[in-house]
Amino acid sequence: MKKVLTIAGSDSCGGAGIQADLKTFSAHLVYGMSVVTSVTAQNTQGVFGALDMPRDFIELQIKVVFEDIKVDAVKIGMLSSSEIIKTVSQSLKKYGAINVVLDPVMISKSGFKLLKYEAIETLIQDLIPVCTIITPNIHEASLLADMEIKNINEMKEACQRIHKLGAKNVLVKGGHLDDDAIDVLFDGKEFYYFKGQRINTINTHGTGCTLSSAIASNLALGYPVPDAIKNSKEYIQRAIENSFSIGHGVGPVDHLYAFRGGKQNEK
Ligand SMILES: Nc1ncnc2c1ncn2[C@@H]1O[C@H](COP(=O)(O)OP(=O)(O)OP(=O)(O)O)[C@@H](O)[C@H]1O
Ligand SMILES: Cc1ncc(CO)c(N)n1
Repeated sequence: MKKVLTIAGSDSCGGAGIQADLKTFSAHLVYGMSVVTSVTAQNTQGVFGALDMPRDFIELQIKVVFEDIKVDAVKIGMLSSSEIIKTVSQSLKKYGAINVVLDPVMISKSGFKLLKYEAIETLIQDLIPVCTIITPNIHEASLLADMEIKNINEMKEACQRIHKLGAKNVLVKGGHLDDDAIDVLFDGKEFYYFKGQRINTINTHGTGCTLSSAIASNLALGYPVPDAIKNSKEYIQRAIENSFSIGHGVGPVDHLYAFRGGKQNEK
């Protein structure tokens, strides 16, 4: 069985972060492992606090996993500070991690800062070069590329700029634009377009975490980058189609029915 590691924050309500990642791995029939970087107190209405793990303990978690187990892919999510980013990038280099998917999580849907702004430069310098693919949303891409993004042409321009920063593959996600949910991939040579059908729901908690974990799963399973994204885009589409309400705010996407294409009967 392929083994996939997430290095990310915990979401207490289970819709995003480590919890979404592990659910996505299971749905893809790969074995999920986790290194916790931060514990958030979070529900469908927002993020109410975050407590970072000490950096030497993050380092220890990564070390014991890599020293014992062959890791087929890594998904990186919330890393809140420059120190944590450096710890993770040094460890990934040390253990020769392959198929590394970086979701450069910066702000939660509810507006809570999950990354300190001054750490963006460290993310660019230290982490981007270690990764196979980076998957920014529109807001994250505009900070990394230092430009406004309002349409597909500007998404393409941002892909090129982020590629110049040293990212091998760049997927700018269009979930936050108004029209069809199109994501654009640039691999340094060609652009690829992944079109989704926009679903009119508020229950989109964890879409970014889910997509990046699906990409990591597909890379572990041996799919080349464009195919891994195509499969993952189909997965997130079904996961949003089957998303549901669990509390008073933004509900999670579905992982139980999405992979096999079924429908959820009881919400
Ligand atoms: N309403 C929607 N309908 C269909 N697809 C969507 C919708 N919202 C987002 N997506 C898709 O979900 C994936 C994740 O994109 P999104 O832009 O929401 O990520 P994100 O902002 O990083 O997520 P998060 O807020 O969880 O960090 C992309 O493939 C995007 O196109
Ligand atoms: C822990 C965590 N990681 C990522 C996200 C995505 O925004 C979130 N809400 N919480």
